[in-house]
Amino acid sequence: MISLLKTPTVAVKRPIEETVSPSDLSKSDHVNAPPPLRRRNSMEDDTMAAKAAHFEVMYLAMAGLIEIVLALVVGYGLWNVVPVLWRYYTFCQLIKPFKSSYKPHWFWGHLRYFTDTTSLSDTFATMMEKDTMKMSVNWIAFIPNLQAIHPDTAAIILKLSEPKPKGRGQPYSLFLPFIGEGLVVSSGQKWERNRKLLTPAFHFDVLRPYVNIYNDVADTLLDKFAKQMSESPNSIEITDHINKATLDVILRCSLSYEGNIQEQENHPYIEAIHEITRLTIERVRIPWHFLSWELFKRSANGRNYLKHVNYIHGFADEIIEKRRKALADDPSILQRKRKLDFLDILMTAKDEQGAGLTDMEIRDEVDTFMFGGHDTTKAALSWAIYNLGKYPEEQDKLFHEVCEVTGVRKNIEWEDLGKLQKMTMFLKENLRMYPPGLTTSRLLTKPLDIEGVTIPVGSLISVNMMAIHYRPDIFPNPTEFRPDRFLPENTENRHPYAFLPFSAGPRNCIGQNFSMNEQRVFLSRLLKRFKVVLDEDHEVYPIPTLISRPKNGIKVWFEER
Ligand code: HEM
Repeated sequence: MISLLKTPTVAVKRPIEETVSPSDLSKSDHVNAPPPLRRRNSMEDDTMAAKAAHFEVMYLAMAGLIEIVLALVVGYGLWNVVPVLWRYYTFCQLIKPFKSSYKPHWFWGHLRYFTDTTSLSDTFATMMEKDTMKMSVNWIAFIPNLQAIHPDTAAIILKLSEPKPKGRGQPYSLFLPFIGEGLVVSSGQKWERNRKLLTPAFHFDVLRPYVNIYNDVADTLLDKFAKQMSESPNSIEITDHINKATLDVILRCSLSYEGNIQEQENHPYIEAIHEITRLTIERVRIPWHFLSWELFKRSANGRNYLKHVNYIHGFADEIIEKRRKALADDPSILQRKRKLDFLDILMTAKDEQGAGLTDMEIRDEVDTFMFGGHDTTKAALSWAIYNLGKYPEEQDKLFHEVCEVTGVRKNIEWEDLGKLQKMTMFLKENLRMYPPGLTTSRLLTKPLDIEGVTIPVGSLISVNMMAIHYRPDIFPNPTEFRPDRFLPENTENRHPYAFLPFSAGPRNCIGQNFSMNEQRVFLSRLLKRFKVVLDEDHEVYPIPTLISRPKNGIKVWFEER
């Protein structure tokens, strides 16, 4: 290496027409003692000159080519980037009237207020004391997120039939690899047709027998709590237990799958759902993974994510295939069933043209119910148990109501649900303070006039449900837990778009009755058996992830009544 570097130094010292013989190069001391030289003839000179001229032309041609390519690249870049920057600039000018009074950080924007070290409720309560307007801009670093923070503007947006934003770097793109074009993500005619086909799956005739499933699942859950309390004097972290229970419910109701998942420590389905949720959050944290599915799926996290998604898809595919075969062998099988599950309804649903859902569409919908239905209900139930412990006087009221409605009967029945009015108010107030879904967004395909400003086509516009729930002009003293807010006399004059845990308008939650029934049964069964005592030493507050969830989980003691 050293001799190679030294060689040119020697060559420079030689006259230009001198050359080195190959045998000289092999000598080890050629650096210090230059080899004997030979004179070139005139033919060799001509060849050298021709080569030099040729190289010069080549060099000039290459340089010219590189300049042209560079000019094209820069031109193409400017052609694409300048309009984007211009649109960004004009959009920022346009939305100036909606400036939030909550000052954004120069780099992080409003993200700095949404960390896991501060309570989401406190942040919203402080923010909504200042932000009294109907629209506001929430800066996600340099990206302005225009959002409705008042029922009037929320109603305008939620009544639109605009699509969910699911392009590159847009929020709903995160769910595509898992739930595909299921109901939450799909738009236009596909969404319209499938919403119509799926609505009968949530008719009360279908929901009624599910009450037995909720009771069965509650039995297992409460026995687990009782066992754990008898084994240790420590308080119990409940969110993992509730998670398994809500997944058990949705697997039984949608696929009639009875895999005793609550009793297993590491059921692969539970692990897969847990990992998919965790890795989706990880994906959001790395901007280039969020922006590019291609990059994410090649990363270690992406490969892990795909492994779990493939498991969940395979799980549903297998059940769908078996069910298709059973139906083909005996089409009368459904008439003899006491209870239809979601899969039965999805497989037999037909539109006006007599066309049904494809196997892929059925799988997307089953996975959508699974994903949209269990984590949200888990969060709602976990906060409800927390609030039972935090407000013992409310707990007493609910206990007496459940006893009045059900007497000595252990199980909750369909007919009881409508009579549990205090329970319903309690659950609503719980969802107001801790709504699992914080926002929903739409992509404008037509300009939208809102609060005197015309928002252009292609803009993303959101409704911040939690911000609306913390408006003191609609819910006075919003950080106080007061189920009485939902007494009929207190709601009759309230704006219909003021309470939005399930969103509203055509894209509202199709599973809201399913979930409310499940919550009523679980809470009633829990209250009839146990008194809930909150572990006050365990710090708990809501933080934002895909849905809002309790930081550090929730810890309580269950005392047998
Ligand atoms: C406490 C429980 C629940 C909450 C708070 C909740 C909340 C929501 C919200 C806010 C939306 C609108 C989403 C958006 O616009 O992006 C929604 C949509 C949806 N939810 Fe729920 N949900 C719950 C339970 C369930 C359950 C149990 C199911 C199914 C069994 C379900 C299925 C769906 C579906 C399919 C959609 C999409 C509807 C459409 O766009 O047509 N949800 N939910």
